[in-house]
Parts: sequence; structure tokens; C-alpha cells
Amino acid sequence: MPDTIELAPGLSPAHLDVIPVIDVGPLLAGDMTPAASIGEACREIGFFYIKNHGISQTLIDRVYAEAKRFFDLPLAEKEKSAIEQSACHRGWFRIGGENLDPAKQTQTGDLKEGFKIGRDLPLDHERVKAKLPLHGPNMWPDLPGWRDVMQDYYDRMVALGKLLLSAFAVSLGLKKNYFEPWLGIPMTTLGPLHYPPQSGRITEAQLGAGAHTDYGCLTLLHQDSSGGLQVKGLDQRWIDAPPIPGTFVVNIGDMMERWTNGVFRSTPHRVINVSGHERYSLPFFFDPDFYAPVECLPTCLKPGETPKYPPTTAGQHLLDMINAAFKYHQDKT
Ligand SMILES: O=C(O)CCC(=O)C(=O)O
Ligand SMILES: [Fe+2]
Repeated sequence: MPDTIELAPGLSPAHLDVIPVIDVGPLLAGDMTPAASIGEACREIGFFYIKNHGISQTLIDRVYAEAKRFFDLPLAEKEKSAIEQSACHRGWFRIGGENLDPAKQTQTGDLKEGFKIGRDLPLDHERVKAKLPLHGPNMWPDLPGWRDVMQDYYDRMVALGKLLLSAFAVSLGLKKNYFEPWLGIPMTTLGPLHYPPQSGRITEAQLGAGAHTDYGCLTLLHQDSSGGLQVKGLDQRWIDAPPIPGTFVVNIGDMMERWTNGVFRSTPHRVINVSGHERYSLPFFFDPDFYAPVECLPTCLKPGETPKYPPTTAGQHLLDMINAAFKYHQDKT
């Protein structure tokens, strides 16, 4: 029987001591100084906030408005963009469609719905013609202006993700552009989410987002003012990662933990929406090219040590992870 969630008690209020806010303004100007504090956060808690990131609040507000416009549509209208119809994991997934903690959430998936927007490749692109998994066109709902706003945000977030990856490289003692050869056609995904409010007795058998680690390299998350994101601290206690105006929450995913041989930490987190109202968030998942080899980086192996994980590729790693969380995808493959 899953434990009832302890909401406030047990949560450490001292989140800012462990989840730092890092000013990335210098990075945008080509100064890599913030790489040191970024690297430190990635090695310790695996989470940090970034400020002065260059993405305008006006654009972020528009993305929320468009996400809400979609989620507010009648079910029959949302079904037209259902993810089950996509050959490449794009479009709308209903409440329960993703299960980020199948071990605890045995009866139902996460209490959230979402929409996956990836790299929009035409049907005549060579990778799409070759039926490479996770490559293809987006599902765009029939809402005027929706696509333009989402695409604009998507493109800017790709650039910001690349910048953070260059800071990761520097902090790992690699050349600033080390990851660039593996960013040819990066598998980046914007996935707006909508969480209905949850009340009553809340257990780990269903949360807004069950406890999980992210699959990929790094996640850049914008959350609205509802709160509800929690991160597992080094002492195994859940701590709040509250929304801080003007920031994104950034975290390391499993692929980066694997690539760095465990030097960077992919940290468990979860979402419980007890705000009493709808919660919206905008995770942006940054993953490299499908063919990127994910094997211990040259600077992440101490003398005498052997790599902790066998080599894989970014594409294979993501497919394994998506299959674990999306039942429709398991049925398909
Ligand atoms: O909605 C959030 O705040 C976090 C979502 C999340 O962790 C995820 O989708 O991986
Ligand atoms: Fe996550």
C-alpha cells in the first residue's frame, strides 16, 4: 500500500541552500564564468535555477496562454491531435497517459495531460523516410497562431539548451564545443503540461507527476505560480522547488548522468498540485542527435576506474525510457 504523502511537514524550507539560482547572463555574452557554479550544482543536487536567461516573459506568457487554449478544448477536439496517431511521439496525451512512477502508480498514470512538440521534420526528410523512431512532423492543433508561438519558443529554448550544454562541457574539463557534433538534429521536446488540482488523501498511488528522474540530457522547466514541484535532496527528503519569477528550473536527466559516468546527478522529482487550482508548466527536454554515442566522457573516468554503464546511443536510450512511461508506445513497438 503506498504511503500517504506528507505535504508540508518534512519538507525542508531551505531549498535555496541546495538548489542555487545561477545568473547565466554572462554565458549569453560568451563569458563562460557561470560554468563553474553550473558544474557544481550538476555534481551535487542535479538541479539549479537560471536567471537572466534571455527568454522574454511576454513570450513565456504567450506560450502559457496557447497551452491553456489547447487544454481547454473539448475532449473530442483534443482527440484530433492524440499522440496515439503520431508515428513519432507528438501531440496530446490525456490524463493518466504518462506514468512516471509505474512502480507506485499501479492503477493509473500521472494526474496531468500534456502535449509533445518536437523537431518538426517534413515527411520527405531522409530520417523520416527511413522511419527513424522519434523523427517526423508535429501534430499541430487547429488553433490560429498556436504553431507560431510554440515554434518561436521552441527555437529559443534550443539555443538556450545548447548554451547550457557548452557550460556543461567547460565544467567537465572539455572544449566548449565538445557536444556540438552530436547536436546535428537534436531531439528536443517542448511538452506543456496541465495538472488539475488534487485534494483529499494523497498517496504515491497517484500524483500530478509520480516520482521520477528525467530521461534525457537536461530539462529546462518553467512553472506557473502554483508550486508543487519537489526534489529529492541528498538526505533523501523531499524539498520544495518553488517557482521563482524570472527563472527556469534546470535539471540533469539520466542520459547526462550516464554520459558523465555518474559525475552529474539525475535527481528524482515529483509534482503534487495542492494549489486548489489548475497548474500549468512548460518542460523543455534537451536531447542530442539520435546517433549521439552515450558512453563515458574522456574526463569522467578516474585512473583505474571502469565505466559504470555500457555504451548506448541517445536514440536507444530515449526509446527505452519512453517505452517505460507510455503504455501506448510499448504497445506500438
Ligand atoms: O511540471 C513540472 O513542474 C515538472 C514536470 C516533470 O518533471 C516532467 O515532465 O518530467
Ligand atoms: Fe521531470
